[in-house]
Parts: sequence; structure tokens; C-alpha cells
Amino acid sequence: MKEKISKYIQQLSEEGVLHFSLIDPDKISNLDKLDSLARKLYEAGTSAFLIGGTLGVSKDKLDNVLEILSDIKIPKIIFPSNINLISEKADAILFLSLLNSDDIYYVIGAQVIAAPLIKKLGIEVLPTGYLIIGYGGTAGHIGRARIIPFDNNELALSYALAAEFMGMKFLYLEAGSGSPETVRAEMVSMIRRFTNLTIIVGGGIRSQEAAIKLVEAGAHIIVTGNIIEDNPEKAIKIIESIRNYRRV
Ligand SMILES: CC(C)=CCC/C(C)=C/CC/C(C)=C/CC/C(C)=C/COP(=O)(O)OP(=O)(O)O
Ligand SMILES: O=P(O)(O)OC[C@@H](O)CO
Ligand SMILES: [Mg+2]
Repeated sequence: MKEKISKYIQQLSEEGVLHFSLIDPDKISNLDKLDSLARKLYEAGTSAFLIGGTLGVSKDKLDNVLEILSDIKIPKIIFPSNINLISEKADAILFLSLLNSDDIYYVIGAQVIAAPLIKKLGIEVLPTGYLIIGYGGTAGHIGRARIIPFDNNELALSYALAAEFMGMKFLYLEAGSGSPETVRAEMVSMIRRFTNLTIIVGGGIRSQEAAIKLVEAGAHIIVTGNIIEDNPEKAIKIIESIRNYRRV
């Protein structure tokens, strides 16, 4: 298995903090403007594109977005909500297991169905424990998550340790797209302190202050989705502040 994207992430994390731009193929209002929007995000310093969504996303729409982004020289990583979102046009896929789901399909079912095709296409996998925290949004509802409260750090850490002991490399702390609150800094710092997982945080991040708080707490990768569509200028400011951040 090639590890190109994983090495790219590791190298950038040694130097600083990464930002991933989430592009939802069903929510992009104007596909004709995606190329110029994506270039601005790239020039601001975003480290990769995550492409995915829960509702209304098809393989055709995914391929179309991957095609539009193909000339931009940062990784295009699939963020799958289900097994239909697998494409050879992507550089990697977040191989998610929704660890706090009550539905075995989202813990190990979808993964078993998807694995042979991913292997055949030779797409790099990023083994990721996915935890839904506090709000959950559509992903939490569809994924039948037994939501971890925003303030239950001990419970989140227990899942994180279990993920690490099972060999996962990434942990995605997801408040849910459009969440009124972000995951809290205390939860991130506790997981950073006690594990070696690469911590991805997303959901409801709409300001530089919110992003930097999570970065200071130890997040390796910050994901923003909605703000890119709602206010691209603000998204660019968030990206610049994350990429300029240096741990002391
Ligand atoms: C490994 C493979 C192929 C699949 C795993 C599938 C799993 C475990 C999914 C977890 C549950 C789930 C529904 C995750 C969604 C992740 C995602 C793409 C979130 C972003 O989308 P939203 O913003 O919630 O979607 P909408 O904008 O459509 O509401
Ligand atoms: O759209 P936002 O609220 O930025 O959330 C991003 C992502 O974590 C959702 O899966
Ligand atoms: Mg969304």
C-alpha cells in the first residue's frame, strides 16, 4: 500500500498545522466557480481537499468535483458517507469507522463492502476513527451515533485510546456540519496529551478565534466546510491563521 498522502500529512504536521477544505459535491452552488474558489483556498494555504457529504451525493457528482480540482496540486481525499463514494480519481480516502455508532454497518459493515474495490483501484487509505460529538448534525443522525457530550472528555479519550490500540492513525472529532458549537479545546488537548493519533477536528468552525483555540489545544488538522460556501473571504482568513501558526 502506497503511503504518499499519509507521509505528506505527517511531514506538514511536523512543521505546523494543516487545514482541509471540505467540498460537498451536492452543496456547491456554482460548479463553474469551483475552480477559482479552490485556487483561492490553495493559494491561502489549505493543505488538501476533502470531498464528501451525507445527503444527495452521487459518484457522478463526486467525480465531477474531482475532475474540476484535478489540476490543483494538493491531495484530493474522499470523505465518504457510504460505499458509493469511491473514485479512482481521488488521491486517498478517509477510511472511516464511526466508533460511537449503534449501527454495526457504520462501524465495520460499509468498510467490508468497500475494501475490495478500494484495493482493486489502489486508492490510499487513511485509517480513521470517526467520533461524533455534542451536536452531530446529519452525519450523526444518519450514522446512528450515540453522541458523546461536548463536555465528556473522559469518554472521548476512552474511544480515542481504543482507536489507537486498534491501530488507527487518525481520529476525526466531528461536532457535525453546521454545529452551533465546535468541539471544545479541553477534549482535543486531552486526546493530544494521551495518544499519538493525528487529530482532525471539524464541525461549526466559522472564525479564526475558534480555529486557533483548537490549534492551540493540539489539533493537527482543522476542517471547514460551510464557511467556504457562505463566506469565502472569512474561510481564507481562517486558513491563513492556521497555516501561520507555529507551535512553540
Ligand atoms: C469506508 C467507507 C467507504 C465508508 C464509511 C462510511 C461511514 C462509516 C460513515 C460514517 C457516517 C456518516 C454518515 C458520515 C458522513 C461524513 C460526512 C461526509 C460528513 C459531511 O457531510 P454533511 O455536511 O454532514 O452532509 P450534508 O451536507 O449532506 O448534510
Ligand atoms: O460545515 P462545517 O460546519 O464547517 O463542518 C465541517 C465538517 O466537520 C463536517 O463534516
Ligand atoms: Mg454539509
